Amino acid sequence: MRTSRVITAVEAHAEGEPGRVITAGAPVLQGETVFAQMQYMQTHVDDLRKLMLREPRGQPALCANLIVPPCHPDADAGFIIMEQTEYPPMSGSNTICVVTVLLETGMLSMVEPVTELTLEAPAGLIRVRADCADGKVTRVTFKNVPAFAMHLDASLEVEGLGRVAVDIGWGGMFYVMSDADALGVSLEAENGAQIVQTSERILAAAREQLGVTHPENPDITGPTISQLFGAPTNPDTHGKNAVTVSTGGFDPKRPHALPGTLDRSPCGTGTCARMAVLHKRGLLKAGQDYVHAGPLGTTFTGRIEEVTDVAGYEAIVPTLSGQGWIYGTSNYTLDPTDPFQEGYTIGDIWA
Ligand SMILES: O=C(O)[C@H]1NCC[C@@H]1O
Repeated sequence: MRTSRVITAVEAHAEGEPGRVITAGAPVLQGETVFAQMQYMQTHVDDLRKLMLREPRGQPALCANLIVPPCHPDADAGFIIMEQTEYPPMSGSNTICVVTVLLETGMLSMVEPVTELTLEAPAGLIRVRADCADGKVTRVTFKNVPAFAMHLDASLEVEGLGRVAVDIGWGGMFYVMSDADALGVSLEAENGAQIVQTSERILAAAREQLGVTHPENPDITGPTISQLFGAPTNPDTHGKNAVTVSTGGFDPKRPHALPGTLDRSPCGTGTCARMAVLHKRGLLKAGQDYVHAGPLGTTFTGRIEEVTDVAGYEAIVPTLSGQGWIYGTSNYTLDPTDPFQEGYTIGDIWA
């Protein structure tokens, strides 16, 4: 077997959302912070993201994470998140996958019944509490970066939909959020194609008409991801959502192509952004649990720990919890004569 690279990964999912965790085979990254290293990856060595997420090693609904040594002295490990069209500064499902892999493989020591650790995500330091029993991580709870709303009830002109009211908020990624009922879109998973097409049209319009920049980091712009929200369908939950992760974005020339995939989980950063909006509207208070269901019916539980301020925006400091499961280990190779050195996408299931 000939190979120019060997990449070792542990395959995991968090409440259904796959987040491959790359543990070896990474390029040498430059940068004094994990955020700077993420930017270096994006501009200099984006081939690893493409190789892992595209075919034949990946699939449209896959996310990946690269474990890196932390730059911050308080952190136990760093990680860089890779999705189909971006390097998000933070991600809930991916954080849960990373913590589960670090502890269940022994890369970091597990202490039962509770392991406390700190991760350096590109967005900053993330304090984590992992409940552990018999060598298994049974729940991951992390304190996210502060979340806040930047626009409430803004009006967008959306191709094929007309005027749509949206909220734009930050929860570690910038979300454009709209009410599924008002759009006449059912959030049932079997309606996934319509959810994805509607969401990506709204995202394209929001990027054009309501672009935002993080008030404390001008290198973070958005929105980059869309969320439709709705009333709970299960009495044990407080809300339901469907988040669409772009795989290429809405293309007016191919209006029926699937431009993204549903987040299989209830979306951690999306839940935090939604909680920030609910708090701003006076509908969610500090200390209240917010149980959010995703398209598979699985849940993440968010909670507002405190209220703060981010450059003049009223913000919440949320915790989020959920569970992750490992489902395999992989060694990926790359034959130097393989014509697809960065993998490939093709227009049947990819935008
Ligand atoms: O849980 C989250 O925050 C996310 N899941 C995939 C897309 C987002 O990064």
